[in-house]
Amino acid sequence: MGLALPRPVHPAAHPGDLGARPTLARPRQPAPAIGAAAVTSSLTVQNLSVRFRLPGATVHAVSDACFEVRRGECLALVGESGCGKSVMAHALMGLLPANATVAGSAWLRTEGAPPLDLLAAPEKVLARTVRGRRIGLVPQSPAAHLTPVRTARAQLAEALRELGNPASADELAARAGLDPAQLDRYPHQLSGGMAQRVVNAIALAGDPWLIVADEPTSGLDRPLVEATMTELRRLADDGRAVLLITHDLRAAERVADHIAVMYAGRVVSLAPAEEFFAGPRHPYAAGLLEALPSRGFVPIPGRPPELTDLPSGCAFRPRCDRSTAACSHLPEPGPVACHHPLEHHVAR
Ligand SMILES: Nc1ncnc2c1ncn2[C@@H]1O[C@H](COP(=O)(O)OP(=O)(O)OP(=O)(O)O)[C@@H](O)[C@H]1O
Ligand code: NI
Repeated sequence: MGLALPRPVHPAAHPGDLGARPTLARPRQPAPAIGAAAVTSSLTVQNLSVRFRLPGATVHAVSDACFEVRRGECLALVGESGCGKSVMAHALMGLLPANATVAGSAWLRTEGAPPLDLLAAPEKVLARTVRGRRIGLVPQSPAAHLTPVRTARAQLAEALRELGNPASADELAARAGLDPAQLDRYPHQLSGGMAQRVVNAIALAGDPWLIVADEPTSGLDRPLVEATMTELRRLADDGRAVLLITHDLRAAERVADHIAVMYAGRVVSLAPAEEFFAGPRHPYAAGLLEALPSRGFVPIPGRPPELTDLPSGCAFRPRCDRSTAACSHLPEPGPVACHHPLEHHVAR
Protein backbone atom coordinates (compact mmCIF):
# COMPACT_ATOMS: atom_id res chain seq x y z
CA MET A 1 0.00 0.00 0.00
CA GLY A 2 1.26 3.46 -0.80
CA LEU A 3 0.78 4.92 2.63
CA ALA A 4 3.86 7.05 3.10
CA LEU A 5 2.34 10.26 4.39
CA PRO A 6 0.68 10.13 7.78
CA ARG A 7 -2.66 11.81 7.78
CA PRO A 8 -4.77 12.72 10.77
CA VAL A 9 -7.93 10.72 10.91
CA HIS A 10 -10.80 13.10 11.07
CA PRO A 11 -13.72 12.60 13.38
CA ALA A 12 -17.06 11.71 11.92
CA ALA A 13 -18.60 14.51 9.98
CA HIS A 14 -22.29 15.11 9.66
CA PRO A 15 -23.60 12.93 6.88
CA GLY A 16 -23.19 14.79 3.65
CA ASP A 17 -20.81 17.30 5.19
CA LEU A 18 -18.02 16.48 2.78
CA GLY A 19 -16.00 19.55 3.64
CA ALA A 20 -15.27 18.20 7.11
CA ARG A 21 -13.06 15.34 6.01
CA PRO A 22 -10.01 15.29 3.79
CA THR A 23 -11.79 14.88 0.54
CA LEU A 24 -11.54 16.64 -2.74
CA ALA A 25 -15.28 16.81 -2.99
CA ARG A 26 -16.96 19.99 -4.01
CA PRO A 27 -20.67 20.40 -3.34
CA ARG A 28 -22.44 17.54 -5.07
CA GLN A 29 -24.07 18.53 -8.33
CA PRO A 30 -27.48 17.19 -9.22
CA ALA A 31 -27.46 14.61 -11.97
CA PRO A 32 -28.38 16.10 -15.29
CA ALA A 33 -32.00 15.37 -16.13
CA ILE A 34 -32.44 14.11 -19.65
CA GLY A 35 -35.88 13.56 -21.11
CA ALA A 36 -39.23 13.25 -19.37
CA ALA A 37 -38.60 9.87 -17.77
CA ALA A 38 -35.20 10.91 -16.45
CA VAL A 39 -33.62 8.61 -13.90
CA THR A 40 -30.28 9.16 -12.28
CA SER A 41 -27.97 6.75 -14.00
CA SER A 42 -26.85 4.07 -11.60
CA LEU A 43 -25.30 0.64 -11.33
CA THR A 44 -26.99 -1.73 -8.90
CA VAL A 45 -25.12 -4.94 -8.16
CA GLN A 46 -27.03 -7.67 -6.38
CA ASN A 47 -25.65 -10.98 -5.16
CA LEU A 48 -22.90 -11.00 -7.74
CA SER A 49 -20.91 -14.22 -7.54
CA VAL A 50 -18.10 -15.42 -9.76
CA ARG A 51 -16.62 -18.92 -9.75
CA PHE A 52 -13.66 -20.15 -11.77
CA ARG A 53 -13.49 -23.81 -12.64
CA LEU A 54 -10.01 -25.26 -12.35
CA PRO A 55 -9.03 -28.91 -12.68
CA GLY A 56 -10.09 -30.40 -9.33
CA ALA A 57 -11.02 -27.10 -7.68
CA THR A 58 -13.40 -24.15 -7.78
CA VAL A 59 -12.20 -20.62 -7.07
CA HIS A 60 -14.84 -18.67 -5.11
CA ALA A 61 -13.59 -15.33 -6.44
CA VAL A 62 -16.64 -13.18 -5.65
CA SER A 63 -19.59 -14.20 -3.46
CA ASP A 64 -22.94 -12.42 -3.11
CA ALA A 65 -21.58 -8.91 -3.58
CA CYS A 66 -24.13 -6.09 -3.36
CA PHE A 67 -23.56 -2.37 -3.86
CA GLU A 68 -24.78 0.61 -5.81
CA VAL A 69 -23.08 3.60 -7.40
CA ARG A 70 -24.77 6.61 -9.01
CA ARG A 71 -23.85 9.66 -10.99
CA GLY A 72 -22.04 12.22 -8.87
CA GLU A 73 -20.69 9.56 -6.49
CA CYS A 74 -17.48 7.68 -6.00
CA LEU A 75 -17.57 4.22 -4.44
CA ALA A 76 -14.21 2.77 -3.44
CA LEU A 77 -13.86 -0.99 -3.40
CA VAL A 78 -10.93 -1.78 -1.12
CA GLY A 79 -9.29 -4.98 0.02
CA GLU A 80 -6.09 -6.97 0.00
CA SER A 81 -4.55 -8.47 -3.09
CA GLY A 82 -6.53 -11.42 -4.41
CA CYS A 83 -9.83 -10.62 -2.67
CA GLY A 84 -11.74 -10.41 -5.96
CA LYS A 85 -11.76 -6.70 -6.83
CA SER A 86 -10.56 -7.00 -10.43
CA VAL A 87 -12.67 -10.08 -11.05
CA MET A 88 -15.68 -8.02 -9.98
CA ALA A 89 -14.76 -5.26 -12.44
CA HIS A 90 -14.20 -7.74 -15.24
CA ALA A 91 -17.55 -9.41 -14.51
CA LEU A 92 -19.29 -6.04 -14.86
CA MET A 93 -17.56 -5.31 -18.16
CA GLY A 94 -18.22 -8.79 -19.59
CA LEU A 95 -14.50 -9.52 -19.70
CA LEU A 96 -14.27 -12.76 -17.74
CA PRO A 97 -12.46 -15.77 -19.23
CA ALA A 98 -14.30 -18.87 -20.41
CA ASN A 99 -13.75 -20.86 -17.20
CA ALA A 100 -15.85 -18.36 -15.21
CA THR A 101 -19.48 -18.66 -14.21
CA VAL A 102 -21.42 -15.67 -12.94
CA ALA A 103 -24.58 -15.36 -10.84
CA GLY A 104 -26.62 -12.43 -9.57
CA SER A 105 -27.48 -9.23 -11.36
CA ALA A 106 -25.85 -5.90 -12.19
CA TRP A 107 -28.45 -3.47 -13.45
CA LEU A 108 -27.06 -0.56 -15.39
CA ARG A 109 -29.63 2.23 -15.54
CA THR A 110 -28.78 4.93 -18.06
CA GLU A 111 -30.90 7.98 -18.76
CA GLY A 112 -32.81 7.61 -21.97
CA ALA A 113 -32.09 3.88 -22.34
CA PRO A 114 -33.78 0.73 -21.05
CA PRO A 115 -32.09 -0.80 -17.99
CA LEU A 116 -29.58 -3.51 -18.82
CA ASP A 117 -28.43 -6.42 -16.66
CA LEU A 118 -24.72 -6.50 -17.44
CA LEU A 119 -24.45 -10.11 -16.31
CA ALA A 120 -27.16 -11.31 -18.66
CA ALA A 121 -26.49 -9.06 -21.67
CA PRO A 122 -25.08 -10.67 -24.82
CA GLU A 123 -21.46 -9.87 -25.65
CA LYS A 124 -22.57 -7.99 -28.77
CA VAL A 125 -24.66 -5.59 -26.67
CA LEU A 126 -21.84 -5.05 -24.19
CA ALA A 127 -19.38 -4.36 -26.99
CA ARG A 128 -21.68 -2.01 -28.91
CA THR A 129 -23.42 -0.10 -26.13
CA VAL A 130 -21.62 -0.55 -22.83
CA ARG A 131 -17.83 -0.77 -22.97
CA GLY A 132 -16.38 2.65 -23.67
CA ARG A 133 -19.81 4.26 -24.14
CA ARG A 134 -21.59 3.82 -20.81
CA ILE A 135 -18.69 2.37 -18.81
CA GLY A 136 -15.11 3.54 -19.28
CA LEU A 137 -12.32 1.39 -17.88
CA VAL A 138 -9.20 3.08 -16.57
CA PRO A 139 -6.77 0.18 -16.66
CA GLN A 140 -4.22 -0.74 -14.03
CA SER A 141 -1.16 -0.40 -16.21
CA PRO A 142 -1.17 2.40 -18.83
CA ALA A 143 2.09 1.16 -20.33
CA ALA A 144 0.63 -2.28 -20.98
CA HIS A 145 -2.60 -0.80 -22.34
CA LEU A 146 -1.09 1.49 -24.96
CA THR A 147 0.21 0.22 -28.29
CA PRO A 148 3.98 0.83 -28.26
CA VAL A 149 4.34 1.58 -31.99
CA ARG A 150 1.70 4.30 -32.29
CA THR A 151 1.73 7.87 -31.02
CA ALA A 152 -0.57 9.08 -28.27
CA ARG A 153 -2.45 11.21 -30.83
CA ALA A 154 -3.04 8.21 -33.13
CA GLN A 155 -4.39 6.15 -30.23
CA LEU A 156 -6.70 8.92 -29.04
CA ALA A 157 -7.95 9.46 -32.60
CA GLU A 158 -8.61 5.75 -33.03
CA ALA A 159 -10.62 5.57 -29.78
CA LEU A 160 -12.70 8.58 -30.86
CA ARG A 161 -13.32 7.07 -34.30
CA GLU A 162 -14.34 3.68 -32.91
CA LEU A 163 -16.77 5.29 -30.49
CA GLY A 164 -18.21 7.65 -33.10
CA ASN A 165 -17.14 10.79 -31.23
CA PRO A 166 -16.58 13.70 -33.64
CA ALA A 167 -14.24 15.52 -31.22
CA SER A 168 -10.59 15.81 -32.21
CA ALA A 169 -7.73 14.09 -30.41
CA ASP A 170 -6.47 17.52 -29.37
CA GLU A 171 -9.79 18.46 -27.78
CA LEU A 172 -9.94 15.16 -25.90
CA ALA A 173 -6.34 15.57 -24.81
CA ALA A 174 -6.93 19.10 -23.57
CA ARG A 175 -9.84 17.93 -21.44
CA ALA A 176 -7.61 15.29 -19.86
CA GLY A 177 -4.95 17.87 -19.04
CA LEU A 178 -2.55 16.65 -21.72
CA ASP A 179 -0.13 19.01 -23.37
CA PRO A 180 -0.90 18.85 -27.14
CA ALA A 181 2.82 19.16 -27.83
CA GLN A 182 3.30 15.75 -26.25
CA LEU A 183 0.72 13.96 -28.38
CA ASP A 184 3.21 13.05 -31.07
CA ARG A 185 5.22 10.99 -28.63
CA TYR A 186 5.23 7.22 -28.49
CA PRO A 187 4.20 5.57 -25.20
CA HIS A 188 7.82 4.91 -24.13
CA GLN A 189 8.54 8.64 -24.51
CA LEU A 190 5.76 9.60 -22.10
CA SER A 191 6.27 10.06 -18.37
CA GLY A 192 4.19 7.84 -16.07
CA GLY A 193 1.81 10.72 -15.39
CA MET A 194 1.36 11.52 -19.07
CA ALA A 195 0.74 7.87 -19.97
CA GLN A 196 -1.87 7.74 -17.22
CA ARG A 197 -3.57 10.81 -18.68
CA VAL A 198 -3.59 9.27 -22.15
CA VAL A 199 -5.40 6.14 -20.92
CA ASN A 200 -7.75 8.32 -18.86
CA ALA A 201 -8.52 10.30 -22.02
CA ILE A 202 -9.12 7.07 -23.97
CA ALA A 203 -11.46 5.84 -21.20
CA LEU A 204 -13.44 9.07 -21.60
CA ALA A 205 -13.47 9.11 -25.42
CA GLY A 206 -16.99 7.66 -25.62
CA ASP A 207 -18.28 9.97 -22.86
CA PRO A 208 -19.21 7.13 -20.48
CA TRP A 209 -21.11 8.12 -17.34
CA LEU A 210 -19.56 5.34 -15.24
CA ILE A 211 -15.82 5.10 -14.78
CA VAL A 212 -14.30 1.90 -13.45
CA ALA A 213 -10.75 2.61 -12.33
CA ASP A 214 -8.85 -0.57 -11.42
CA GLU A 215 -5.87 0.35 -9.24
CA PRO A 216 -5.30 3.56 -11.22
CA THR A 217 -2.47 4.60 -8.92
CA SER A 218 -0.41 1.43 -8.62
CA GLY A 219 3.21 2.17 -9.37
CA LEU A 220 2.71 5.94 -9.31
CA ASP A 221 4.55 8.19 -6.86
CA ARG A 222 2.65 10.25 -4.31
CA PRO A 223 2.23 13.44 -6.37
CA LEU A 224 0.84 11.40 -9.27
CA VAL A 225 -1.44 9.50 -6.91
CA GLU A 226 -2.75 12.83 -5.67
CA ALA A 227 -3.25 14.10 -9.24
CA THR A 228 -5.09 10.93 -10.25
CA MET A 229 -7.32 11.14 -7.18
CA THR A 230 -8.08 14.79 -7.95
CA GLU A 231 -9.03 13.79 -11.49
CA LEU A 232 -11.32 10.96 -10.33
CA ARG A 233 -13.04 13.27 -7.87
CA ARG A 234 -13.51 15.84 -10.61
CA LEU A 235 -15.15 13.20 -12.81
CA ALA A 236 -17.62 12.41 -10.01
CA ASP A 237 -18.26 16.09 -9.32
CA ASP A 238 -18.92 16.61 -13.02
CA GLY A 239 -21.78 14.11 -12.73
CA ARG A 240 -20.12 10.83 -13.58
CA ALA A 241 -20.15 7.77 -11.34
CA VAL A 242 -16.78 6.41 -10.27
CA LEU A 243 -16.04 2.88 -9.07
CA LEU A 244 -12.52 3.08 -7.71
CA ILE A 245 -10.79 -0.24 -7.09
CA THR A 246 -7.81 0.10 -4.81
CA HIS A 247 -5.89 -1.40 -1.93
CA ASP A 248 -4.83 2.12 -0.94
CA LEU A 249 -7.22 3.09 1.81
CA ARG A 250 -5.71 6.53 2.08
CA ALA A 251 -6.31 7.22 -1.61
CA ALA A 252 -9.88 6.01 -1.14
CA GLU A 253 -10.30 8.40 1.78
CA ARG A 254 -9.37 11.29 -0.50
CA VAL A 255 -12.13 10.73 -3.02
CA ALA A 256 -14.77 8.23 -2.04
CA ASP A 257 -18.29 8.96 -0.83
CA HIS A 258 -18.79 5.30 0.08
CA ILE A 259 -16.35 2.58 1.01
CA ALA A 260 -16.94 -1.11 0.32
CA VAL A 261 -14.45 -3.51 1.89
CA MET A 262 -13.98 -6.94 0.35
CA TYR A 263 -12.52 -9.92 2.10
CA ALA A 264 -12.12 -13.31 0.45
CA GLY A 265 -14.61 -12.42 -2.28
CA ARG A 266 -17.29 -10.95 0.00
CA VAL A 267 -18.26 -7.39 0.79
CA VAL A 268 -17.86 -7.31 4.58
CA SER A 269 -18.40 -3.59 5.11
CA LEU A 270 -20.29 -1.01 3.09
CA ALA A 271 -20.64 2.44 4.57
CA PRO A 272 -20.53 6.15 3.86
CA ALA A 273 -16.89 7.25 3.99
CA GLU A 274 -17.40 9.46 7.05
CA GLU A 275 -18.92 6.56 8.94
CA PHE A 276 -16.26 4.14 7.75
CA PHE A 277 -13.34 6.26 8.88
CA ALA A 278 -15.08 6.99 12.18
CA GLY A 279 -15.30 3.29 12.99
CA PRO A 280 -16.11 0.45 10.62
CA ARG A 281 -18.35 -2.37 11.66
CA HIS A 282 -16.44 -5.42 10.51
CA PRO A 283 -13.34 -6.43 12.47
CA TYR A 284 -11.43 -6.87 9.21
CA ALA A 285 -12.26 -3.34 8.10
CA ALA A 286 -11.19 -2.14 11.54
CA GLY A 287 -7.94 -4.06 11.09
CA LEU A 288 -7.31 -2.42 7.71
CA LEU A 289 -7.69 0.99 9.33
CA GLU A 290 -5.37 0.09 12.20
CA ALA A 291 -2.75 -0.89 9.62
CA LEU A 292 -2.61 2.72 8.38
CA PRO A 293 0.50 4.59 9.51
CA SER A 294 -1.68 7.27 11.08
CA ARG A 295 -3.26 4.61 13.28
CA GLY A 296 -0.08 2.89 14.36
CA PHE A 297 0.68 0.51 11.48
CA VAL A 298 -0.64 -2.56 13.28
CA PRO A 299 -0.84 -5.34 10.70
CA ILE A 300 -3.61 -7.93 10.80
CA PRO A 301 -2.09 -11.23 11.91
CA GLY A 302 -2.44 -14.20 9.58
CA ARG A 303 -3.29 -14.47 5.91
CA PRO A 304 -6.46 -14.52 3.84
CA PRO A 305 -7.81 -18.01 3.09
CA GLU A 306 -7.42 -19.79 -0.22
CA LEU A 307 -10.43 -19.01 -2.40
CA THR A 308 -10.52 -22.68 -3.39
CA ASP A 309 -10.86 -23.74 0.24
CA LEU A 310 -12.90 -21.19 2.19
CA PRO A 311 -13.80 -21.88 5.81
CA SER A 312 -17.49 -22.17 6.61
CA GLY A 313 -19.12 -19.05 7.99
CA CYS A 314 -17.26 -15.76 8.04
CA ALA A 315 -13.99 -16.21 6.12
CA PHE A 316 -12.23 -13.81 8.47
CA ARG A 317 -13.10 -15.91 11.53
CA PRO A 318 -9.72 -17.73 11.78
CA ARG A 319 -7.93 -14.33 11.97
CA CYS A 320 -10.51 -12.51 14.04
CA ASP A 321 -10.06 -11.77 17.73
CA ARG A 322 -13.72 -10.85 18.10
CA SER A 323 -15.38 -13.88 16.58
CA THR A 324 -18.30 -15.46 18.35
CA ALA A 325 -20.31 -18.63 17.81
CA ALA A 326 -22.50 -16.65 15.40
CA CYS A 327 -19.56 -16.27 13.02
CA SER A 328 -19.46 -19.99 12.26
CA HIS A 329 -22.26 -19.45 9.78
CA LEU A 330 -22.92 -16.59 7.42
CA PRO A 331 -25.67 -14.14 8.22
CA GLU A 332 -28.87 -14.25 6.21
CA PRO A 333 -28.12 -13.14 2.66
CA GLY A 334 -27.98 -9.36 2.70
CA PRO A 335 -25.86 -6.46 1.60
CA VAL A 336 -23.04 -7.15 4.04
CA ALA A 337 -21.58 -10.50 5.09
CA CYS A 338 -21.00 -9.54 8.71
CA HIS A 339 -22.15 -10.39 12.22
CA HIS A 340 -20.85 -7.23 13.79
CA PRO A 341 -23.43 -4.59 12.94
CA LEU A 342 -22.80 -2.61 16.11
CA GLU A 343 -19.02 -2.81 16.02
CA HIS A 344 -18.42 0.89 15.72
CA HIS A 345 -20.81 1.69 18.56
CA VAL A 346 -19.06 -0.81 20.80
CA ALA A 347 -15.63 0.51 19.83
CA ARG A 348 -16.36 4.13 20.73
N1 LIG B 1 -9.05 -16.93 -14.82
C1 LIG B 1 -8.94 -17.29 -13.54
N2 LIG B 1 -8.95 -18.58 -13.16
C2 LIG B 1 -8.87 -18.94 -11.88
N3 LIG B 1 -8.73 -18.07 -10.85
C3 LIG B 1 -8.71 -16.77 -11.17
C4 LIG B 1 -8.80 -16.29 -12.50
N4 LIG B 1 -8.73 -14.93 -12.50
C5 LIG B 1 -8.60 -14.57 -11.20
N5 LIG B 1 -8.59 -15.67 -10.40
C6 LIG B 1 -8.50 -15.68 -8.94
O1 LIG B 1 -9.54 -14.88 -8.41
C7 LIG B 1 -9.10 -14.28 -7.19
C8 LIG B 1 -9.39 -12.80 -7.20
O2 LIG B 1 -8.49 -12.16 -8.12
P1 LIG B 1 -8.53 -10.59 -8.41
O3 LIG B 1 -7.62 -10.35 -9.55
O4 LIG B 1 -9.93 -10.13 -8.53
O5 LIG B 1 -7.91 -9.99 -7.09
P2 LIG B 1 -7.75 -8.45 -6.72
O6 LIG B 1 -8.56 -8.21 -5.50
O7 LIG B 1 -8.01 -7.61 -7.91
O8 LIG B 1 -6.20 -8.38 -6.31
P3 LIG B 1 -5.03 -7.34 -6.70
O9 LIG B 1 -5.14 -6.24 -5.66
O10 LIG B 1 -3.81 -8.14 -6.54
O11 LIG B 1 -5.28 -6.88 -8.10
C9 LIG B 1 -7.61 -14.61 -7.05
O12 LIG B 1 -7.50 -15.68 -6.15
C10 LIG B 1 -7.22 -15.03 -8.44
O13 LIG B 1 -6.18 -15.98 -8.40
NI1 NI C 1 -6.83 -6.45 -9.13
